[in-house]
Amino acid sequence: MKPLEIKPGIYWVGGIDWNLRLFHGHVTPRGTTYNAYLIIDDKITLVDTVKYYMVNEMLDRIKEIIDPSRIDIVVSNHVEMDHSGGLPKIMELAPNAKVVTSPQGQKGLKRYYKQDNWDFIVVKSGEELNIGSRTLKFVHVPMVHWPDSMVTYIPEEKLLLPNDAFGQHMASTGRFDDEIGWDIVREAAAGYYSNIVLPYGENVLKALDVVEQLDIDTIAPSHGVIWRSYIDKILPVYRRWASNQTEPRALIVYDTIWESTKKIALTLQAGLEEAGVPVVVRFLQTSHISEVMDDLLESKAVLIGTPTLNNGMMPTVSALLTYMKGLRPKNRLGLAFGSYGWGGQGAREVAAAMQGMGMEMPLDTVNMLYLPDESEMVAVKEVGRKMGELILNIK
Ligand SMILES: Cc1cc2nc3c(=O)[nH]c(=O)nc-3n(C[C@H](O)[C@H](O)[C@H](O)COP(=O)(O)O)c2cc1C
Repeated sequence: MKPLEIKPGIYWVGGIDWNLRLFHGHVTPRGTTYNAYLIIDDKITLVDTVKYYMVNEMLDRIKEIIDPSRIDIVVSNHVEMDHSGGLPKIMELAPNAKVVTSPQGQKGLKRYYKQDNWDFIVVKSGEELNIGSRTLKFVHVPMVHWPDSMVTYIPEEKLLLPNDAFGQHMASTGRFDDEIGWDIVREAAAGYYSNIVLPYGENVLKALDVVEQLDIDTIAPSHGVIWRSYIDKILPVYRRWASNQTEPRALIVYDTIWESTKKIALTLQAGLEEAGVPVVVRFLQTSHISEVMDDLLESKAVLIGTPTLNNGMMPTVSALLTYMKGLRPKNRLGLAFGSYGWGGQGAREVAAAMQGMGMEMPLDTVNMLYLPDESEMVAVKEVGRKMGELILNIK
């Protein structure tokens, strides 16, 4: 396994997880990488490690450069096990190495790995550590996306090691953004943002304020490719996502048993499109809830449909709403719709859940008895068209 020298004396020594398809509940069609970085200086420093089953891959790369027992410092920017999973092995091979982490990081690492003999250097936000010809500057970025989250900046190299921020779940042979292309990297970064970082927009904005003051030519995150050519593009996009700025687009998501709800969904789509609004339609039996979040990231409106099943909504819709609630999208327009046979609670429950998330619901819930007839469909299409007009006016 070859390491890759990303700057003179600084190597990517991570692992490539080509076959990962699910990462804590969201789909990863492109797999992922766990990025660790080895810095050769007076104090040999490893920044982050990899998931436990990639440890040997990381060690093979490190061994191409140095004997791992020579590592003096391991920086743990983030406790989560996809970045700390290799720490016990490194500490076994380099028992005198010091673990540099935030106070919350130390707490988390102790809880996960039950190691009392690791020698910690606990750093405050803004603290610096000289490792020879380079300085490591640590900035805490709490809740981007755990309380312990920290970034490491190396001013002499104009290099930011921000851990999960700016990450993308994407396995690739190229390690740099321009080897993949902006559109693909942006899409992968959006998928990562919408499923992991979205709830923490306010903290991301604070972190961006700090990052934008730094002299940076390379951002090397802990997942996916390293940013060197598209930094000027991704920073404003991150700011847009963090501010919940959207495009005048609509997302329709539904489940159905006998296709009445599907018919309503497609009729709403026709109305929205008539108003000039682009629409994505997702069927929850074939689309994963995390793919729905990818679409929601830049969509002004979301329309969610369910039949009534046993006095409530369908479990697929309930799972989506639970997931969406946790990810806390803001500044969205919402509409609930569905079909029912006698009680009709399903669509009403969806409307209540969307309201509970703070969505603006300007139009009445569309709840139709069994299969709507032609005149009812005309009314449904009109609802879609009105929603479209609201989306375009509100932009
Ligand atoms: C297993 C089952 C349970 C149902 N339970 C309810 C119910 O509790 N209340 C209700 O109003 N309709 C209930 N219905 C009727 C459906 O809501 C109705 O058939 C609706 O039109 C289905 O929409 P769809 O065609 O989009 O699947 C139930 C239907 C099925 C198949």
